Amino acid sequence: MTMVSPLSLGEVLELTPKKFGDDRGFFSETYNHESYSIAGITHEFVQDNHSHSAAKGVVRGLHYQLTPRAQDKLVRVVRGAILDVAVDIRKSSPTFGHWVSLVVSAEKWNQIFVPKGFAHGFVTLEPNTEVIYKVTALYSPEHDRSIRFDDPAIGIHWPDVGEFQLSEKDRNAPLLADAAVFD
Ligand SMILES: Cc1cn([C@H]2C[C@H](O)[C@@H](COP(=O)(O)OP(=O)(O)O[C@H]3O[C@@H](C)C(=O)[C@@H](O)[C@H]3O)O2)c(=O)[nH]c1=O
Repeated sequence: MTMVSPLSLGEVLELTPKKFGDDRGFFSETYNHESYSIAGITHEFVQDNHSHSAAKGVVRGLHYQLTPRAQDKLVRVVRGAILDVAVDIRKSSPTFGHWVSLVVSAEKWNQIFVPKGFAHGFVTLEPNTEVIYKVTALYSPEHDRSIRFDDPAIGIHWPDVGEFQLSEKDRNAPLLADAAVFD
């Protein structure tokens, strides 16, 4: 059975699937529609993504897609480790602009569920980190948005990983105050 615990922003969840080790290696159900539904994740996932980041200190984010292509995300790491971050960007939320972070790693074999209405990003804590995640809406470049990972108004405590490496798009992302967000 997958263990589930809400993080300090309660809609964001940590899940830890059971791992069955034996002489050959291990087996693990990393998603099961029935047990995840019982845990509160009843969402229908329609796309699986896989990213590789060669270096420690690669930042991807903060990303989200706008309605009607907003995505819930179920994120895990199969090699290496990340500090994963979710920021509440729902204007009407009492926790608008608040963030939560969690180390997600191949070693911990944990997952983070980031619902719609949150911007998502991570920094790699090890070289050659591979992140796999399921999403509930298809990629749509027209709805795809980015917010500055180091927006002082959000104030995320990024770890000391040396120099951050970002895409051009993420370097030029707007601040939260200038971004289109959720109602
Ligand atoms: C996200 C995405 C990108 N792409 C393409 C567009 C582009 O040419 C290339 C790289 O895209 P990006 O630079 O946006 O990739 P990346 O910076 O890894 O974007 C991802 O970051 C994490 C934090 C998330 O939460 C994801 O939802 C996604 O936004 O891949 C797709 O074809 N499908 C997709 O679903």
